[in-house]
Amino acid sequence: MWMWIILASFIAFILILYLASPLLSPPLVELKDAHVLVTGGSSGIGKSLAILAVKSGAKVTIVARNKDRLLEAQHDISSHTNNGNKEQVQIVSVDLSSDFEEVQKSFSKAESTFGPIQFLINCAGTSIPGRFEDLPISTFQKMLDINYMSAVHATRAVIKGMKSRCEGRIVFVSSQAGQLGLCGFTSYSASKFALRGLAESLQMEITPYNIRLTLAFPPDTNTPGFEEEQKTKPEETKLISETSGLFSPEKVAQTILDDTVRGRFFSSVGLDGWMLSNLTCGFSPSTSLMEAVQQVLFMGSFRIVSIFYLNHFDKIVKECKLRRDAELKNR
Ligand SMILES: NC(=O)C1=CN([C@@H]2O[C@H](COP(=O)(O)OP(=O)(O)OC[C@H]3O[C@@H](n4cnc5c(N)ncnc54)[C@H](OP(=O)(O)O)[C@@H]3O)[C@@H](O)[C@H]2O)C=CC1
Ligand SMILES: CCCCCCCCCCCCCCCC(=O)[C@@H](N)CO
Repeated sequence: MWMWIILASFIAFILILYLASPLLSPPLVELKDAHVLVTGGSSGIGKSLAILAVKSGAKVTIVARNKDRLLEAQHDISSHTNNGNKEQVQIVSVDLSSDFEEVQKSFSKAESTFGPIQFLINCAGTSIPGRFEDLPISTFQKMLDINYMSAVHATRAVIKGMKSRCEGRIVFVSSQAGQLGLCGFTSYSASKFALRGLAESLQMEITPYNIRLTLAFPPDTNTPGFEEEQKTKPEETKLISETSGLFSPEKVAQTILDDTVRGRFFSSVGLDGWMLSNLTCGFSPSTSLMEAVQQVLFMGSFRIVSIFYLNHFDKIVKECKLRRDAELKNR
């Protein structure tokens, strides 16, 4: 009898939390007529994000370096606008990783046509996998410049405006490799972990200004960038990252955009993504009561799960090493 009462109270408690959660979460924001700037919007996840944003009626600026790919993407994205409005998408060609002044100038130009940037989605990035000793030293700098400094530059270019208007949403696209380190990603993972330090610190600074950050941790996603990275990925890196599956850019983009509109700090995709976000939540801001309860309930048990995963990953790395050794011997 008591068992049933305890169980029923527990279920009622979770239900109340679930129902109360939206009341305690940040308010939803409208994409319709907003100016959304997507870095890396000419390809992959960024392009899918841009398509979803125009479908919701937003004015979208896509930013990347290669002009031809930008023009092609502008054409594709425009075809998804609700009223066939070709004026809803503009392109900006700039290298985000190097010169802040250039970035600032190009963003001002984008704002002069579409109005103040209300959503900044930092998606430009790339991955160069390889074993630590095989990667040129310059790669470590390059990863930080492209994956981390690009986000710093773009965010600096919009933050003053957002603060003065007391509105805005900023997204950093990290990766599951920004939640755990895995072999073959020494330079890439470090640049994606860096985004988390930036996001947590900045969120605390800008919460009083009603600006929300979303930090997204996608798994492997089927994009041109992913195809490129597969060409040089060590065998063990492939085997380990395959664990959490391969997702479509549309699915990943939809999740990121939903979480952004809801003002969620963490954005993850899939079951492994959900487990990882609970396990690695650390001192990150909690953006819904339900999320906080899940973290408290599951963190400990997911740590046990992660120890089994780690053991499995170590085995993969060891087997690949033994295979390589044997191949060398037979030569
Ligand atoms: N695909 C995946 O498996 C996963 C990807 N991610 C992350 O998601 C993001 C997007 O990945 P994905 O869609 O695969 O990438 P893609 O390679 O398909 O697209 C990358 C985009 O970023 C732009 N870009 C790259 N460098 C710069 C730069 N210096 N300045 C301006 N624009 C730049 C590219 O255009 P251009 O080259 O013309 O400049 C392109 O538009 C990346 O940050 C990636 O790390 C995270 C987890 C998984
Ligand atoms: C509770 C424990 C759960 C553990 C689950 C562990 C799953 C680990 C998988 C790591 C996948 C890394 C993908 C990186 C994708 C990426 O960023 C590149 N493809 C970029 O191009």
